[in-house]
Amino acid sequence: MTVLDDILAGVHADLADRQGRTTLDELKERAARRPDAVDAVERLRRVPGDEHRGGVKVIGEVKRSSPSKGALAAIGDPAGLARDYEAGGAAVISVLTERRRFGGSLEDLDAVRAVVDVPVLRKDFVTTAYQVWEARAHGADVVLLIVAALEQPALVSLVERVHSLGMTALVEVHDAEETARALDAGAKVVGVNARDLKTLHVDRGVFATLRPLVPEGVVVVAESGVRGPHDVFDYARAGADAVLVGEALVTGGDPRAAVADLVAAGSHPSTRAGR
Ligand SMILES: O=P(O)(O)OC[C@@H](O)[C@@H](O)c1c[nH]c2ccccc12
Repeated sequence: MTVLDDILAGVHADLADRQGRTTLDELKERAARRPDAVDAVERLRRVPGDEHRGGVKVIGEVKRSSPSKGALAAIGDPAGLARDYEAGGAAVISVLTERRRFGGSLEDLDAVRAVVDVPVLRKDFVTTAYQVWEARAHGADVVLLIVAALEQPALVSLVERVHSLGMTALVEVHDAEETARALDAGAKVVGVNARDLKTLHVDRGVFATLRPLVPEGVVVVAESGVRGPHDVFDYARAGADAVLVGEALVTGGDPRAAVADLVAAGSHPSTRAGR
């Protein structure tokens, strides 16, 4: 059994509990009362040469724990952290909602949604339409879909579901085959995870290998393992539109300044040749 299988088993047990408490119809009613989702694709796209949109975008993640490192940060005030990310220049805020391994919750998503204007990403192990509706009901604009966790027909139908609700799917891949599957499924935003979810091993070089497989027009996010500005700089030069950063931001001292430093690194003129 891989780490991913183990995580999915826990996610499905928790999901069954929530499905026992809240019906799909109730979620749909809550979703209908939400303001429309914001189009995150254009917020994440890097437009080289454009004074305002030329830099690599930063997605700041609210992350309490991880399967690889255990507890990372207490995060007593997820909304305050998200506000700091936004003030530092984050284009999107990611909120982990997986409980058992990442210490997250839909309450965290609610708290963040209530205080930020930028698009919010629900980061979880989404394998059912119910979870997509949950994301929308809690105000998410973006939903993570992990190719390694899904058979192709399920991936295709979940991408469609996310898009039909006005949200954006961030479709996560770790190898060439998964990248082809993400594109076949209609992904407009592909996330290259440096961490292999089956082993938790991090390899930042995966991004440069997979980047050329993604056609122009599709936004590419580099996920995981960003330790600081130099990694953003490297990903920028390798052609990333955006980076997704959790651990380095929750364990550093000043999240607002930390995000601002990453944004600055990703806007450096020498990174413009990347695309
Ligand atoms: O904390 P890091 O190394 O900056 O990584 C953030 C993010 O990429 C990571 O949390 C992540 C990427 N894909 C995931 C899928 C599920 C849960 C978590 C993740």
